[in-house]
Amino acid sequence: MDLRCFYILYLTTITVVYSFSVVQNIFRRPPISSLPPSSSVDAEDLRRRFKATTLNSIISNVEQSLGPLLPITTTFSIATYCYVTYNAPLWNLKKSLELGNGIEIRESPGKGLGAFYVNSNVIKEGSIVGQYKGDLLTLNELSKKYPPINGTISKNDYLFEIRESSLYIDAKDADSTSVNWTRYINHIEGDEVNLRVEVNALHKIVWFEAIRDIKKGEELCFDYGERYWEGYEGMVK
Ligand SMILES: C[S@@+](CC[C@H](N)C(=O)[O-])C[C@H]1O[C@@H](n2cnc3c(N)ncnc32)[C@H](O)[C@@H]1O
Repeated sequence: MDLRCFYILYLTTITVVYSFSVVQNIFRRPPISSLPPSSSVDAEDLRRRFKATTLNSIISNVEQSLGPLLPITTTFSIATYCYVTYNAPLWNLKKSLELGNGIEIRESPGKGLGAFYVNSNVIKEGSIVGQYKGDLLTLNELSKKYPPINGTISKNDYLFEIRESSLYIDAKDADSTSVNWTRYINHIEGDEVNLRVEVNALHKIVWFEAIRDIKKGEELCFDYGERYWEGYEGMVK
């Protein structure tokens, strides 16, 4: 076997072993279902879990079984590791953001329907309470769905704009399977705000995090921002 063949074989083996170890590490983590029974998932806890496996420990595991790694393999491993560690929380986050137990949809005076937290265990600050779900549309698709009047697309109450990627999450169709309870989260300003919205334009997901502890009976609210209300003049905010 010439040196090139040996090197390719070496690289392939390392890649397979390394990928296996990374995949194993992802699946070895406690399943989301083992988290506390509430509508929320502790974001800090998730982050801690994914930091638990360090690149060094993976590399030294591989080196122990196969000998010292070549620099190029190490660089490749670092790149893969960075990719996996960047994405793993998001893959798992997506899994964890499901319809919240403990959320009740009922009348909120002056605002229509609202989402209220009714469980007795407190939603801790930093917890993820839900994902904003709906049909993901481009501006083109949106204008087909809602034909513009005088050149302007008429807004609907359940449209979330992901500005960074010019996409829209439309949660208007209540009977659509892609829609969930978060469409009932109302707007508020000041001290009563208990959620903040997080947007990941790359992964095209939007979710809500508690900015303080939220107790039983509280309505879940966030500040929609000025842009949402453009065209809604006269509306009580
Ligand atoms: C995403 S929906 C929230 C759920 C809505 N209340 C419902 O009954 O379906 C957004 C709409 O709710 C209403 N809304 C939300 N926050 C409000 C507020 N602070 N004051 C008045 N209306 C509000 C507005 O009609 C707004 O366009």
